[in-house]
Amino acid sequence: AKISAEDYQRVVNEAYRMFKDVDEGANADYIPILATVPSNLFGVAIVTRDGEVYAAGELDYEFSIQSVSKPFTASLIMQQQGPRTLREKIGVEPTGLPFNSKIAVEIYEERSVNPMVNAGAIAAVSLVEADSEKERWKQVLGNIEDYAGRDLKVLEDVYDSEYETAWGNRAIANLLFNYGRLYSEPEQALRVYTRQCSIGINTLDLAMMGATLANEGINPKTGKRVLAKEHIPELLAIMATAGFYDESGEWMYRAGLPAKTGVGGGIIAVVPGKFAIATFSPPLNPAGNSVRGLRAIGHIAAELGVGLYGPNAGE
Ligand SMILES: NC(=O)CC[C@H](N)C(=O)O
Repeated sequence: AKISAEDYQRVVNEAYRMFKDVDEGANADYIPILATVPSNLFGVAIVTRDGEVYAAGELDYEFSIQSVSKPFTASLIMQQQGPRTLREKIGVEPTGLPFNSKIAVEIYEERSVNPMVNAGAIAAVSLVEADSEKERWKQVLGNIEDYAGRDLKVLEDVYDSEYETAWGNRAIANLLFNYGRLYSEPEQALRVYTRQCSIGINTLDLAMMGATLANEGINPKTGKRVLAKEHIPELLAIMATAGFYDESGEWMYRAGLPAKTGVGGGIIAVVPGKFAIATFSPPLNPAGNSVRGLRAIGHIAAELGVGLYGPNAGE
């Protein structure tokens, strides 16, 4: 049955009300500035493939997109070079290991493993077809702006805070380069990747980005095609298997939807062909996934019965 406007708004309000006072988890602090974002902020939004918006809570606050950017740069690689190149030059296998794992780079033959974790995402940035760092960045930003349907800016204080402390990601970039699995100069890839993660977005932007995937690659607000329809299934498959890192199995069990999280507190989940759900709430669980966000989306998916394999329990 078609989901009514009343149903959408009801579940969004409900999810906001049910989880806003949950106080488990903690802001990421390995990027020092993320610890200073107010932990109580909580936004929930649905955007349908027709661009209808249903939302509750904090919708305007701009936070750093972090790893929620990863599927979108993977999309850029698919669009430029096709899904086969993405599979061959990065990989599509979930690691079962934390998002910043260096061990994964050592133990798996693909090295970069998949574009939803740091290694694969840094490799994706290095694969963007560009002759200069400036051009590489322009394409990465432009693509994410196309998904959001508006101009975006880097949160420079987030960029500085992360780049100054990016020793782990620098190690990953250098390891990949060592194994011939990074396709640009490593420090350049690291900088562009870190800038990508520092892009400021709000809850509604995230929902619009997800809705573009739900709408088979066309942004519902601008009407612009961002990704060819035929690449959507592969992109959503990577999100389903690795979007929650080493908690992706737990997540699919809970909600049954392709999704992507970030340590800034954002999450996007996609109901293919229908709508996207986005949340923002900074406190994370130990896997780096937003506690209120994952509960809210689990609840909404269960209430609307939209899990890909049939209605999930949501918990
Ligand atoms: N999981 C995340 O959101 C990680 C992104 C962050 N920029 C990092 O590289 O550590």
